[in-house]
Amino acid sequence: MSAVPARTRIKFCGLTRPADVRRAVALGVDALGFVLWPASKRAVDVATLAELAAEVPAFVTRVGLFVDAAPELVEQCAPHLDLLQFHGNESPAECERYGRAWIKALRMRDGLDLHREAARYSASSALLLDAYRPGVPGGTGEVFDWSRIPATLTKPVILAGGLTPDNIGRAIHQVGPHAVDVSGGIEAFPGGKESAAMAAFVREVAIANQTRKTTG
Ligand SMILES: O=C(O)c1ccccc1N[C@@H]1O[C@H](COP(=O)(O)O)[C@@H](O)[C@H]1O
Repeated sequence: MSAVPARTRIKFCGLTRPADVRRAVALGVDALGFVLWPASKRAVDVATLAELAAEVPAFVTRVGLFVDAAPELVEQCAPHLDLLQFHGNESPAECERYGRAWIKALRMRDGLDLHREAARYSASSALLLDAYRPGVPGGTGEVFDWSRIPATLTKPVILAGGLTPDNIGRAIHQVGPHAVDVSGGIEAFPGGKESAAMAAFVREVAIANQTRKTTG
């Protein structure tokens, strides 16, 4: 990353309940993610997405997570979303075809060249970096080696993968990402967030934001 951002932003992902959405908004979370991949334990359908999205006020970003989705599904969901998150093997052209802002999730398999991927997905708003487990597109709850993220990467980085209230401070100090994305680390059960864990995560990010050096 060219400069450390003034503050690392927060995305909570895998929300399925209106009460969790309201709680996240009240805590000041920047972005809320909804999983539109039907095989996920956190999946929501279009009707539920509409219900959850209606709880989100202006200036909080509604993110739809897709895994190699049929274009018809993305089109159906798009009116309820501000940002598309592509978490499968979508090509740059497939990400761009909707004319909407989008981010690309990259799973950190061995040998992945992030500079090359950043050039390939140059039209993305950011790259989301997640742990790699063969056969699983994401949401593994696993951490990857953060030292693999080059400091010279010019795309904004959203750090994901196994983040929790316990490790998020270290992650922000080490990586200085544009944003962090958490799902399993604040859950009571898949799709159900735990109120105290949500608050603890937000608190730890605020502490890290105050205590780290910024250059930007
Ligand atoms: O959450 C899911 O079920 C999921 C399914 C398919 C792709 C991505 C998924 N989740 C995303 O994975 C990262 C990391 O999650 P975690 O914090 O390690 O549980 C995050 O962006 C989730 O939203």
